[in-house]
Amino acid sequence: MSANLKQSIRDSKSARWFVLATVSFLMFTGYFFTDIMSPLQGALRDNFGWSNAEYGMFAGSYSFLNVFCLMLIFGGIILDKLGIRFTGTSFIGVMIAGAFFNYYAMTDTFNNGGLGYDFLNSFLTQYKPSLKLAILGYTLFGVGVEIAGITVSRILVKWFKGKELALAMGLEMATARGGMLLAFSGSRLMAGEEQIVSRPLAFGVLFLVIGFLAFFIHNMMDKKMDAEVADDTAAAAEEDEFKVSDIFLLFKNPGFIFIALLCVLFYSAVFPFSKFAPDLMVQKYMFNDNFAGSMVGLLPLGTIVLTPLFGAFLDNKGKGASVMVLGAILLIIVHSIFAFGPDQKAFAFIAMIVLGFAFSFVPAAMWPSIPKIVPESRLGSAYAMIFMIQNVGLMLFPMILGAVLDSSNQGNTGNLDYSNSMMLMVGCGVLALFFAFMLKAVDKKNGYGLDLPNIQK
Ligand SMILES: C[C@H](N)C(=O)N[C@@H](CCCCN)C(=O)O
Repeated sequence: MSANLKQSIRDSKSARWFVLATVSFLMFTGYFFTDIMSPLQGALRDNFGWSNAEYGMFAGSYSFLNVFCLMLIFGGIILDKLGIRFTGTSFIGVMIAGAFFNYYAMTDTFNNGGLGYDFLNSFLTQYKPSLKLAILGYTLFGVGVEIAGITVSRILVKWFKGKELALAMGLEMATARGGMLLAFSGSRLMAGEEQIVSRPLAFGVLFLVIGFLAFFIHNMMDKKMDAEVADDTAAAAEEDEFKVSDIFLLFKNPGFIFIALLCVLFYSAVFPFSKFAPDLMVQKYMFNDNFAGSMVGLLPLGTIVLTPLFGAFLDNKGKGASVMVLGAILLIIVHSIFAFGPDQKAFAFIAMIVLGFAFSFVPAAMWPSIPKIVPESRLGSAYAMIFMIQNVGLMLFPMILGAVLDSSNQGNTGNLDYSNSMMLMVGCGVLALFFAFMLKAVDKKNGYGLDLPNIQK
């Protein structure tokens, strides 16, 4: 009997929205921790002696294990084989353990010779022990939060398929962006006058633990639903199962190739950029250190409202492929302003707001487009693969941005010049635009219907 016919807890609106609230809160805490260090780049330079290249290496370490150890592929397989509750619980555990190491790396206890300091000081001595332990922590955190994100997408499909799926995804992304906003605007305040980096990280770990508790509540609801619709979920799980052979089929699909390339380029010009953006605001636009993070907070702020709105628009009116082209054009304009524009504060305001539009348009159009390009039986593999490709950019670009920043400011004792680093971001935008056009062309040829409404009347 189909899930649509059989009455289950998922047919209760309040139960569905309650589940959405629990997993969205979890992602809120995950995104909060992801960006907690971003407004503290200056404090890391001043108090811990990290160079910009080292900061970039730390930011890129989020994706080290995801890329080199294919963790997202394994995560996809574990999710299929062992289920939502096991995968979510285990990888949230990994996320919290990683976050704790990251926190401990920045404490006085560790840096004054605490547990593990001497060991980490005994090899690769050109790098500080704080950097090495923070990298270890952040890379574990990156595995946990990415697999938690894939698990949450699967949870939303399980509860909302055939119902308000795009809206639910939009609201989940919007809530997660709330975590980013809190990190950008609150991190320096939490660090206090003395800029104690470990303080906001301690808040971050605490939030993650509360997020974990929210996930336990979800687990109880999930268990109830599984008990009610055991037959249906077994069938659905088989349908969605991750198969390694599917990966080869995905790479024969031009639509998938272009959307994956667009995804890695678009997100590389947003997330790695946001790691450096607070410092850019200080160095180029002379914003006060505390306000610089709030400036970057404009980026998630706009998306909180706009992502679900665009989601609803695309559900009803379509134009997903065109919106992705528009998003890439906005990316080029914004990063050109940062690279070549005047250093007046008004330009920074306008550019951040416009970037917020692009950051709302593209995710709202991109994620619900994937089921139009890839058959449902290969969706699990497609999401894991696209996250994996995206992580290559999330790993490389912070490292490149930091290295370019250091190399283009050698001997510069004044404010850092970000022009070359921002030109790289313009390059990402140009390539993203090219692939957005290629996607539009294959859409026309293969009839994916990317410009058609998601809701078919
Ligand atoms: C960083 C993460 N891999 C990512 O891509 N996050 C997306 C949301 C994807 C999930 C959609 N249900 C984002 O835009 O934050």
